[in-house]
Amino acid sequence: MSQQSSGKFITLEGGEGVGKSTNLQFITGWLEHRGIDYVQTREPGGTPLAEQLRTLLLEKREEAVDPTAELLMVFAARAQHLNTVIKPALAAGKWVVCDRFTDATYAYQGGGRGLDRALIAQLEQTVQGALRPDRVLLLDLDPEIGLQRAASTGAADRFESEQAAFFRKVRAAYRARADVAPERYAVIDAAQPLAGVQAQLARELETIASNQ
Ligand SMILES: Nc1ncnc2c1ncn2[C@@H]1O[C@H](COP(=O)(O)OP(=O)(O)O)[C@@H](O)[C@H]1O
Ligand SMILES: Cc1cn([C@H]2C[C@H](O)[C@@H](COP(=O)(O)OP(=O)(O)O)O2)c(=O)[nH]c1=O
Repeated sequence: MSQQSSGKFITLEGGEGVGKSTNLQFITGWLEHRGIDYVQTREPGGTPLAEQLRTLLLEKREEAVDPTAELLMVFAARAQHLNTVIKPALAAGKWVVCDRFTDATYAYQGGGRGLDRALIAQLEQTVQGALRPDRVLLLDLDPEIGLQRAASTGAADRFESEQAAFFRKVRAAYRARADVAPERYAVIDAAQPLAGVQAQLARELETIASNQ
């Protein structure tokens, strides 16, 4: 019967190398085991157009990218993704599991790049209206450890090539968002062994599923 109830919008967040990919697999495995219908997607990306914008955002280039241009590209991709993938899935009663969403914008463009949070909030309102994730699963990790882990998984993209100070600001911005709205965030210590991370994720998923 619970499969008939409304879809949930879950996002997975954190800095580089915190274990998002590894734990996304765990989350989708958990949903499949429960027979919950879901859509797995990511930002920037999730539609052909938004994936093209992702490529433009992530590739390293000679030209310095203006932070406001970066911000607008992120939200352009989000508008497309939200309206063509996320909203229809939620309306159909599916869960949406999204690898990053607007918290990443507050963390990277707000914290990392230093853009005005009020500008981000304005765009958030314009693009999303009242839509926010039901629960943000925030994998929290010292960026030095995260970057070491990420280094083992391929060449660094434009964001991964930033300096350590950038990632410290990203982490602080994520944590600040969780601190002011603890009811919407699950902060998970991603430094612990994977089994501990996943035990905590499973508890979170149980709680979300039972709040239908
Ligand atoms: N809790 C953990 N403890 C130790 N290593 C981990 C943990 N979680 C993930 N890893 C490893 O760290 C690396 C990066 O993980 P990954 O899931 O690709 O991170 P992300 O998608 O956030 O960049 C992988 O080699 C993965 O096996
Ligand atoms: C969604 C989003 C992502 N990003 C950045 C964070 C990441 O560095 C990058 C997306 O990469 P990510 O999803 O971490 O993919 P991978 O683990 O394969 O590198 O985009 C922003 O700067 N702002 C945003 O709003």
